[in-house]
Amino acid sequence: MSLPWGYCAIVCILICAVGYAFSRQRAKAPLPPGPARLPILGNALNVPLEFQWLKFTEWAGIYGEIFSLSVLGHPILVLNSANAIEELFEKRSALYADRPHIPLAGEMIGYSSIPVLERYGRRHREGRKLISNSLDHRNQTDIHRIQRNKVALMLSKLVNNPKDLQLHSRWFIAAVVFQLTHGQKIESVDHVFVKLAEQFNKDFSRVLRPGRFLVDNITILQYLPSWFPGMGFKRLAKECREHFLRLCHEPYACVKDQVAKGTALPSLTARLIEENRNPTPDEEWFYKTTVMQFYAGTLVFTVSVLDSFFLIMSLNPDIQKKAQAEMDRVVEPGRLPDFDDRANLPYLDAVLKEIYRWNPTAPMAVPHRVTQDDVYNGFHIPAGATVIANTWAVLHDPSLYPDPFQVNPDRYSKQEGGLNPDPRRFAFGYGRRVCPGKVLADDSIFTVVACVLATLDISKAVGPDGQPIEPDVQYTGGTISFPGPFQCTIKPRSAESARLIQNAAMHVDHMD
Ligand code: HEM
Repeated sequence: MSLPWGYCAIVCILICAVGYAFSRQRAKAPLPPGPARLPILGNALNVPLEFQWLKFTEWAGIYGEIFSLSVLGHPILVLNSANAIEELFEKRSALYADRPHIPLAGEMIGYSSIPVLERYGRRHREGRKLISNSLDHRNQTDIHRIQRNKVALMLSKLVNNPKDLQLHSRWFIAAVVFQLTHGQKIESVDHVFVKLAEQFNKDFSRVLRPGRFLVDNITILQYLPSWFPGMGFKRLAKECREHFLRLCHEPYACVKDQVAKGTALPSLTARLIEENRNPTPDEEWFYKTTVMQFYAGTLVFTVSVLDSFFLIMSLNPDIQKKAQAEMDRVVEPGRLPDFDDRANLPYLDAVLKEIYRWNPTAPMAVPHRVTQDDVYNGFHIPAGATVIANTWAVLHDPSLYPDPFQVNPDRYSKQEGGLNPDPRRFAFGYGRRVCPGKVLADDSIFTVVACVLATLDISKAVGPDGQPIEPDVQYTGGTISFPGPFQCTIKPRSAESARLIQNAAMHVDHMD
């Protein structure tokens, strides 16, 4: 059926009128308010290099849920409420799926070819798909088997050498991930791949500090010769690039060699190599840069959550006892808890939620970039602006989480009226950039937390005078926040628990 011309003309005029009104609104809409700016420098000098989320939360108290900054002419918007984040990053996700251009980390070092910093587009979507497919339900049985085996070994390490607790958390995550991605058995954190991954993580946190490097705002500086004064960042970029390339090439080359010899264990990399025997250089680079994302920048996230768990348990013996009592009701003696038990452990799940919330490991997620002009609550959001979600502010918003600085798993039994939403909704990022490793990370954390609580007691370390030592709760203030070194006492809950741990470690599947 054809529509009458008059009708079409009216519809066109209406669409144009609405479009015109909307563009007028954009043109008229002011930028969100924000702290006073200096000429040229803007807010470059008032944004701290550490714990930026605390300053942002303070500014949110003055300027509201969305405020704007300018650093050397580049607009930055900070979202400080669950509503603003959901409205922009989730409901308008197509507009906010890009990443900002970061000349030092992205181009000079090359991190823009890994999914987390890659610009939004086909290659990025394919990288996410590769990661998500390798972690989906079809592979869950294998992933759970690896996690089960590694946690059994971790428990035994904790009993034999409790002082090296933070080392054991690092070992556990590295062992799960390298087994999955490269079929490599990681015996200790001194393994060359773990060292390369940890070096990458250090470099990553060092170079990804908004405002830290002038070249990120004055891109032309990258073309000046290295001998020019103030070019120290070029040396840093060269060093970081070398580390990055080694991390991309060496684990892949090792598996390629094993596949050729027929000795490779099942892994994501082995599968990619076997399924594409003659890859182009671009395809190989895509495999390397995508697979390395499992450990590059992400090991430290998961380790940080595990460290927070031990710290929180040593500080809150009542919470620990309550979680152990639930565990004892659900898991019969003589076995470790398993993934199937999870649905019957609501208090333990509430403990996990508090661990994610109390000191989130990614307090400002990773910055997004808006690709078109937009309007939110009457404010103009200019195309190209960097948009930061202040996750820390949301997870400490007293209107969502009453008494937010208190660790209180019971808060999740009161979820009516939008109170106490699951912190995992925020801790793993947003929209089209939400963390694709969420289930792998969450399952790894669940299995450690459940098995530790079932078999071990965690308490404050005891000083030479026999008195408990108050742990120093000091989180780091960079892009990724994790607890500084702390001591605690870890002991088997009973002789039977000690036997269970010993048994479990002896019966680990040696394929893994
Ligand atoms: C507790 C552990 C983890 C936490 C808290 C975490 C959190 C995050 C956050 C906040 C982002 C940024 C999301 C955004 O931009 O809005 C992210 C991105 C990402 N995470 Fe995780 N992550 C964890 C573990 C992992 C693991 C184990 C993997 C392994 C596959 C992984 C893979 C990624 C990737 C590939 C991205 C980039 C996504 C993109 O830009 O499209 N993460 N993660």
